[in-house]
Amino acid sequence: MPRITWRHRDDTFLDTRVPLMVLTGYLGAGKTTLITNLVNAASPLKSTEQRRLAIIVNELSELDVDAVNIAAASAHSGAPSSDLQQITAGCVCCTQRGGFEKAIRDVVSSDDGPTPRYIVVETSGASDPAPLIASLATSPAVRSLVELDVVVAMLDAGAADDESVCKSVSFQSQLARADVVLMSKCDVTTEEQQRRTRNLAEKYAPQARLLRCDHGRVPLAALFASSPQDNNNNNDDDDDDNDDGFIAAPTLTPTPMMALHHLQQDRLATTTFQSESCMNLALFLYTLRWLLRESGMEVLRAKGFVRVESGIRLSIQVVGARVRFAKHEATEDCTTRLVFIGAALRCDELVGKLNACVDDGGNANGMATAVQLAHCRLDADARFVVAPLAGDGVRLRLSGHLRPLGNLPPDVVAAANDALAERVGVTDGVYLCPVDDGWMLLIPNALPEGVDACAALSRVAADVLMSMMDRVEL
Ligand SMILES: Nc1nc2c(ncn2[C@@H]2O[C@H](COP(=O)(O)OP(=O)(O)OP(=O)(O)O)[C@@H](O)[C@H]2O)c(=O)[nH]1
Repeated sequence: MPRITWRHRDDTFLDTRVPLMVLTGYLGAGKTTLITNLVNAASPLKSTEQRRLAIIVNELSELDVDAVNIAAASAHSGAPSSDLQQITAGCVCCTQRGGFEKAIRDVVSSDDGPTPRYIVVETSGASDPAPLIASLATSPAVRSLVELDVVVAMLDAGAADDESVCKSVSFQSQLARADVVLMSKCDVTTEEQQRRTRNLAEKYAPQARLLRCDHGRVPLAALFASSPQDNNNNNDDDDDDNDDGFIAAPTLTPTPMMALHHLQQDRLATTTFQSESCMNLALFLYTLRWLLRESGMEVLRAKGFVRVESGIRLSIQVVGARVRFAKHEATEDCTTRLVFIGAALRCDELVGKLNACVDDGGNANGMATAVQLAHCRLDADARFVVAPLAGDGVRLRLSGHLRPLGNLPPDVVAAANDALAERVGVTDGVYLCPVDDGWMLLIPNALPEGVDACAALSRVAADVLMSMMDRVEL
């Protein structure tokens, strides 16, 4: 590769520049997951007077979901808040270069503590990192403060299966510039998928070391060209050292690819959704399924948080067709914040559908209204099979994509029934029962006045879905 240049190491010269890792990798490959692990790995040494690790996160959209997750890890590790800089609403390689220089200055010369010993820059998944890498050498302001240590590219082990990802200019450039490629998600891919993705890495990143990375866990020594413990870059064991006391550093020669705007090349767009209100989880799941399977929009990545009930916030990660929910520990900010990145996005339509998922908290008085609402809000979207039960109120069966939840373990059923009984204020009768192709929720007729049966259904459905989160497949 023509990207290696040589820099003489003079041991008598104390280089005060901070070593910096460019962490690249396609949308959803696992960059933020790696960083949260790095932050935690760095935390035991936080007690020394030296700050160790600073993170600069670049996000394409104006909502920085990654920063929220990393900030949570930083707070956990006791890192000062200035250790985390966010550059949102643009990509550092195109529209946000000024933002990058400022972030570097802020991180290196923060009043909040000593200079960090190492900086990690997470580029947005849609970025071509080449211009950023170039600016590390060509921008005098940046060059005087930091020194590129290593370029790490995360690679989803299932990437080879996704034609649009493989064709992406950014994806190819990310690999082409990597010193280390970390293959993530080996736990959820077959050996055959991994073999094909390894071939891809060998094709686009023949220069790089390929390592497996399990949920962001990787031997740190394999990752850093210079150790964050050693600010002098005295890494004598580095494989790239040659006999003359020279160390390898990436060449920063611009390539023709840099001149092109990669986002346009990849036809990527981004849109966001924010709401202070709770979302109806069932409706949200339905909308998500529509978005991923039926809408014709090519969503490559979605991430963020969904507030489903006061105090309950789910984090959601969508990478291609893979959807993952997790309970997000309550933070002060409990809003729904979602970012969607993809091609052929019809943003207004998507936002309209998401707005329709906002739980209006309507309170039904009496079963007639409850049944009516149940029909309107649940049956209409075909997720529930609604059957009126003489004397028993309404019977609902989950259908379609929620059917896999039919096999509910007995403890989930029991907990859901307890929760429903508590919510509707009635303690006898069976409220939730699994059936062969779904499950039913029964609302008894004799509800105390003012109980919103629909809200109760929705809440219990949320409880059940949360218990079964790892099994939700859209
Ligand atoms: N099963 C599995 N999931 C992983 C692994 N690494 C990351 N993930 C999950 O993949 C999803 C995306 O991970 P992120 O770390 O947010 O990916 P990212 O590269 O920062 O994504 P962008 O910011 O969109 O570019 C999350 O749900 C992670 O928990 C892994 O090794 N195995």
